[in-house]
Amino acid sequence: MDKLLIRGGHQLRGEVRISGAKNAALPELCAALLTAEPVVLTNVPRLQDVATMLTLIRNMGVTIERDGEGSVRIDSARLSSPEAPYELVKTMRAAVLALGPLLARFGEATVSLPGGCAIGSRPVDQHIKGMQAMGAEIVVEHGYMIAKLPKGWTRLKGASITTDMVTVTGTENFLMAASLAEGETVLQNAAQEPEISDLAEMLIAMGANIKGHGTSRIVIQGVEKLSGCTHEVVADRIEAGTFLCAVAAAGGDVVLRHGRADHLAAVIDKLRAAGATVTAVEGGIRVQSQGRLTAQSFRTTEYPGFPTDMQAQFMALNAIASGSSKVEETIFENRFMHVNEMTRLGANIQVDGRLAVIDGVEKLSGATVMATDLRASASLVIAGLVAEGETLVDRIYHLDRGYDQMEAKLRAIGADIERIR
Ligand SMILES: CC(=O)N[C@H]1[C@@H](OP(=O)(O)OP(=O)(O)OC[C@H]2O[C@@H](n3ccc(=O)[nH]c3=O)[C@H](O)[C@@H]2O)O[C@H](CO)[C@@H](O)[C@@H]1O
Ligand SMILES: C=C(OP(=O)(O)O)C(=O)O
Repeated sequence: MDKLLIRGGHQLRGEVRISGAKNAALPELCAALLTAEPVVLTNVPRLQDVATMLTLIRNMGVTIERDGEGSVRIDSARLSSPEAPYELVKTMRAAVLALGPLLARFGEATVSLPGGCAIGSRPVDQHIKGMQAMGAEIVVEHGYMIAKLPKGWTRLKGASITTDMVTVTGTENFLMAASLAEGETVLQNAAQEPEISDLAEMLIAMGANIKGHGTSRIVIQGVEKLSGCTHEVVADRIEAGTFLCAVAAAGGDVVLRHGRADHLAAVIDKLRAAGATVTAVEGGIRVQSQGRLTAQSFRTTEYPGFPTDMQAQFMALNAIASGSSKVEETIFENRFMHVNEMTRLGANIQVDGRLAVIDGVEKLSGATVMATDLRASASLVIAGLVAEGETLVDRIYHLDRGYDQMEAKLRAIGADIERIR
């Protein structure tokens, strides 16, 4: 199992190119299943979840061509097996995004239930309820959602869907399914993340009729057929946010090429309040940081609030900042798995339910720590960059799920970090 060895204490200087967003590329690969015409996605990040998604759709009978430059051509004209098996879904929950497109285009889908994961129970009841509202018949048997259209139906029917909570992949599944449904679908309480808007723009380029994406009310007029398109995956705001926190914590001056400051307002506000200088520059974001920062309290919420996917990374920064801070996690019930590992590095953090209280310490000291989930891994890398001595981050397959060459990018800006195989 690969590990990362980090020798802390180096400032970060130079430029990093931010990759396409994992959380946009995954639904967009599934959106390519909505048409028999070829779809070309550009700026697709090279990371494990994308590889898993490509395996998933290839196993369905889809032809994939990758050019090594971030471009992927997907041809699902001969898709023969509308199934997402447990073996793949268990390693990548986003496989549930196949449900909407398969049902909409083929009238049937068999998709494994994802089950819980390290950060929480993460049910998919809202996905099921939404598809049922559009007429799908769904039974859950042997760990699978087996979905089909009622007898005599050729398409899903538009519906009014109000989810009990804001769900990102739920909204994406409904957007894709509704694009090919008969009539109008109205999504209330829809997620507003930039990845939703990016998916909607792709669907519109395929011929879908969507209005209101980027707001909590999205209206979709279904069309009979979608066509192929070429679409560039939006920049990964969480990768950019991770590098912002890394530079702010370690000190230095870095430009994040392709980074979108407009997608990171909540994180950037906190970084500025902490004492870092963050500026939107032509084609990217510049971050400068010197000396000890001031700890910042925050609470995770849906976009445009502070993202849960940035909570662990900002906590690493708070751990060595001056003062104490409170971090409340409102999205996932178990997303503090990094705390015990940071404590091994010398951080002073107390957790009570969904609240963590962090007393900033002057320094962390390197140790062996274990990654427990994707963003926890990133937070331990940031902690390792500022810790004295050597930090060994174990189980980085979690990190590889969602970051495109993180250690190479960090090394290029001056970090002392290497992968141990
Ligand atoms: C591939 C992808 O885009 N993943 C992101 C997506 O995950 P994902 O789409 O899985 O997360 P959701 O937005 O659906 O989850 C939000 C909350 O709703 C709950 N819920 C959700 C659906 C459902 O049917 N029932 C239910 O109870 C979840 O357990 C969670 O507590 O949004 C999360 C919240 O921003 C991010 O952390 C993930 O990085
Ligand atoms: C939780 C995340 O991803 P996923 O929904 O794929 O588990 C994440 O990207 O931080």
